[in-house]
Amino acid sequence: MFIEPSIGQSSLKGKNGHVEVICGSMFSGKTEELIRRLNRALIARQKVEIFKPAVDKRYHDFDVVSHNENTIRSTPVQFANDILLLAGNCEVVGIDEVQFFDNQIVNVANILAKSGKRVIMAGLDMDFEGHPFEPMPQLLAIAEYVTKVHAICMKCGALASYSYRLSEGKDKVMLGEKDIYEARCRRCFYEDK
Ligand SMILES: Nc1ncnc2c1ncn2[C@@H]1O[C@H](COP(=O)(O)OP(=O)(O)O)[C@@H](O)[C@H]1O
Ligand SMILES: Cc1cn([C@H]2C[C@H](O)[C@@H](COP(=O)(O)O)O2)c(=O)[nH]c1=O
Ligand SMILES: [Zn+2]
Repeated sequence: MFIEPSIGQSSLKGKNGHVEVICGSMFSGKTEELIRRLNRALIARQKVEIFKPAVDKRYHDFDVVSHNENTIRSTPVQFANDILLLAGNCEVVGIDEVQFFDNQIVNVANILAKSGKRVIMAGLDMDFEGHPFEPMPQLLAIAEYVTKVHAICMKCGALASYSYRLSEGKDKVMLGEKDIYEARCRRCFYEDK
């Protein structure tokens, strides 16, 4: 269980800016964990702003929605820099599907954290080919706190870190659910590649 570094420490308000990254494969619980942390910040009466890339409208235009239908309100934005304009004077910034942002998101996360905000981002660390999903490697490097979560392999029941694409498409960005992807462990991922 991740222990929040800045809950209940009002004396640190604006002084404890930092970056948290939650990463893993599809279905590993990234969005659930993001929503859990954001809800706890809201319970602590902190001012929270939540963003997602405008491209991700699988479940809902505005909400961040997990695969098991936990939801939290968000603002869809097209470019990483839009977050700087919209974050205002909040204390906590949440960002889901962060792998879909341009590389400027690294700079944005650093600026927000430097200004005293807690920045919590969730995203896929690898694409369907098992390659690092830019800009996640850079975000993982600048984060103070990294949490890697795991799904369950749909072939063998082991822990899964890979997102196996069931369809033929080779585009890096292909939105989808269980119809197109399944979580797999390393062995089962490479067995069928
Ligand atoms: N193969 C799987 N392994 C684990 N959880 C799964 C799997 N398939 C579906 N789920 C569901 O997905 C939920 C996690 O959803 P979510 O937080 O949206 O994941 P992510 O954001 O990492 O894709 C789990 O609580 C579970 O209900
Ligand atoms: C592996 C992979 C995934 N995607 C897409 C598929 C989904 O729409 C999202 C990931 O959502 P989740 O909350 O992590 O389940 O990304 C993609 O476009 N390209 C890929 O290689
Ligand atoms: Zn497996």
